[in-house]
Amino acid sequence: MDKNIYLAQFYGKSQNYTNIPSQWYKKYGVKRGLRNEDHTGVLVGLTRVADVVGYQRAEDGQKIDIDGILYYRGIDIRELVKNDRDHGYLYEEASFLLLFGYLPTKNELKHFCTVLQEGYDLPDDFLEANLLHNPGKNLMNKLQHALLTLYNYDPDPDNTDVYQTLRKGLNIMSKLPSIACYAYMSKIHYYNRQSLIIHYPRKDYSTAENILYMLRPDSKFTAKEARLLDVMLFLHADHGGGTNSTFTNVVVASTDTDLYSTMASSIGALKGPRHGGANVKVSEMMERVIDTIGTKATDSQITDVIHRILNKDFQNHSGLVYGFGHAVYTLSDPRAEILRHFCGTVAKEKKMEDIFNFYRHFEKIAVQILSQEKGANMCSNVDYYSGLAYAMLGIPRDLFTPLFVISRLVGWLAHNIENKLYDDRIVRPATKYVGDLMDYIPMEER
Ligand SMILES: CC(=O)SCCNC(=O)CCNC(=O)[C@H](O)C(C)(C)COP(=O)(O)OP(=O)(O)OC[C@H]1O[C@@H](n2cnc3c(N)ncnc32)[C@H](O)[C@@H]1OP(=O)(O)O
Ligand SMILES: O=C([O-])CC(=O)C(=O)O
Repeated sequence: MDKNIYLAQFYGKSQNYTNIPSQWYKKYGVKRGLRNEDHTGVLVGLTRVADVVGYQRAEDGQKIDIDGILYYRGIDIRELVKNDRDHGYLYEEASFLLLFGYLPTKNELKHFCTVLQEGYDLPDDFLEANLLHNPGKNLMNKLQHALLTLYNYDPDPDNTDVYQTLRKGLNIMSKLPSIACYAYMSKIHYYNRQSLIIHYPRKDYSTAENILYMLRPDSKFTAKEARLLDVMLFLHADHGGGTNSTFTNVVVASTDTDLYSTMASSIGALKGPRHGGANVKVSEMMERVIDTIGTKATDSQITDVIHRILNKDFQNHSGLVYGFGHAVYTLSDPRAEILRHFCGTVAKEKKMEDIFNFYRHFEKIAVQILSQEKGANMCSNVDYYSGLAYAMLGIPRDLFTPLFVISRLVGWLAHNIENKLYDDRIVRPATKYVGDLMDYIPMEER
């Protein structure tokens, strides 16, 4: 008999012993998902790295929804993008700001970029031994694997001293773009039988320029393309201490484990489709929607397809309209606003206006329907337009979430360091035992 049948039987029977009725969570005052009754997050820390604002409190404590604002070290990200004078290192500048708490001078930024650029080279046999000989079918898992392997190349890998954490973290940030690009090349070479192309990163290039340089067979890109990718990396760099992958980082690091294990845990969290992995899901969902109703679809066709998604009758049956909703933002996610603007500008050049206009149309209707159906303001989030922006840059879907990792690594690092410096307690909340006490029954009497 198939052994799985036994397993299914044990599993079925277990429901009599393991069930926890949903009303008990309320009864015992459990904050599910670390959320308060009004869905806002439970306070679990203090930070000066970033602030994510989606609502205000009235004098009587009532939650008032507002347009979203994201601050990096107290500076509105819109100000940072607006004042970026096309120097091409916005992501590096924001990384400096997030890590050190102040805006770098020209000279400081130059030295900081030199530190990153000096770390671009991978250890001698790393590419051959770990990436080419060992292709991975999911690049997020491959990034975790590669990071855990970098541990072996560090002469003092378990040192979690704050300054060493900073140095190791910057070294990982330097190397991750080439690791991700090569992992992709290795994957398509092995699984898709495509030619293997390896371009070594250039030390005079920014993170964004190098990614385009390494990914494109002819290594060519325009300044406008590099700027768009630089902005993308900038927009994903941090999102406060409450976001799942950053909280994961802090939880894991609080055990004093090594930085490689900690970062690998955050990558695992970010991969999830309710979190960073949503950028892939949006792209798949929108492709399927466009295949089904076309870019010239009417309001009622879009409304119909959104209801099908909500009713789990379309695509992956999760019931989620990916790219919408957020734990903090209500009326708008400022990153989505910025990305919409950039996508609109680039769409014409890339002859993708039809698709961009469809995204706009779908977005307006999805926001209306979701807000009505769920009884709360819901907006498009950063993941809604990010895949479209990457597609405009010719970046493959496999790399959408890895690019999020490349960017967010600095946020994880900044919070990791902040927590080591000022909080430094093992994270250890409590759960209440709600099962019965049982007598042990000897085997022959069961
Ligand atoms: C970088 C990032 O991580 S951005 C987020 C990327 N994730 C996505 O785009 C996935 C789709 N969105 C979601 O799953 C959610 O909106 C999240 C995970 C982002 C936020 O979740 P929460 O804050 O827990 O949502 P919240 O509790 O306010 O949701 C209220 C209700 O709306 C539903 N809901 C929320 N978002 C969506 C959505 N996009 N589609 C359908 N239903 C949704 C929830 O399932 C919940 O339904 P219920 O009351 O029937 O259980
Ligand atoms: O804040 C969140 O919960 C998710 C998010 O947008 C991010 O991590 O960028």
